Amino acid sequence: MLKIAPSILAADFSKLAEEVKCVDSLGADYIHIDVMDGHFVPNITLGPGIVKCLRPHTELPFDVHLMIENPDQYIKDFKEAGADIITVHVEACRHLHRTLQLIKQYEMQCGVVLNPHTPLEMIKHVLQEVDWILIMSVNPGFGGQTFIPDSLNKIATLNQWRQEQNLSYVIEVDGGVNEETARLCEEAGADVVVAGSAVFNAVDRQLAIQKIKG
Ligand SMILES: O=C(CO)[C@@H](O)[C@H](O)COP(=O)(O)O
Ligand SMILES: [Fe+2]
Repeated sequence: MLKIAPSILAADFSKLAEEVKCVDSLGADYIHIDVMDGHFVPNITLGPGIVKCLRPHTELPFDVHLMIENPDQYIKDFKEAGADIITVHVEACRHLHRTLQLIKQYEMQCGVVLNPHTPLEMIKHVLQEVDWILIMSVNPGFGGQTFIPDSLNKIATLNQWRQEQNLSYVIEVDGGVNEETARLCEEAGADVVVAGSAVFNAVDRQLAIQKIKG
């Protein structure tokens, strides 16, 4: 069964704590938090201050997806705010290996994210270092976009590499995930899917979560 990380980007920002508690009670496995800086992506969302305010409202792990330039500068702040997992974009890191080590030094799980146009070869040398690999199945910056099918090839290759090399990274997929695309991700070898609009905009959120998990 897939695990699900509802993205609070699609939640009602005027009542974020209730939104987090809602998906927690309905079967979410993680809370996915999209951090955007208006530079790496053309949108601005939230920072460590809001993460810290949400921390007392759930015991679910916070999966913090940093879509920001110079992520090293903020790793400590997100740790102090209560992050459990931090994923950084390979496209935003000048010294990816160093950034991953920094996340681990702060005793969080570390992950690397690839945009849809970025080849898997870019992360071949950090496969042993990462706890998570996040495959973007839309271009980052906004919720509610359509799943890019080519992402499935990347998931399948990562799954194959994981088996061949006896590695244990979690394969996560983000963008345009709904009941149908979740099944394709699962078949390709994904472990966790992020879902924003498919959960928070659903009439029946519990059913949406159940169906996405499979
Ligand atoms: O990181 C991002 C977008 O950049 C995602 O986490 C979105 O928030 C997913 O939203 P949906 O595509 O599920 O609506
Ligand atoms: Fe995300």
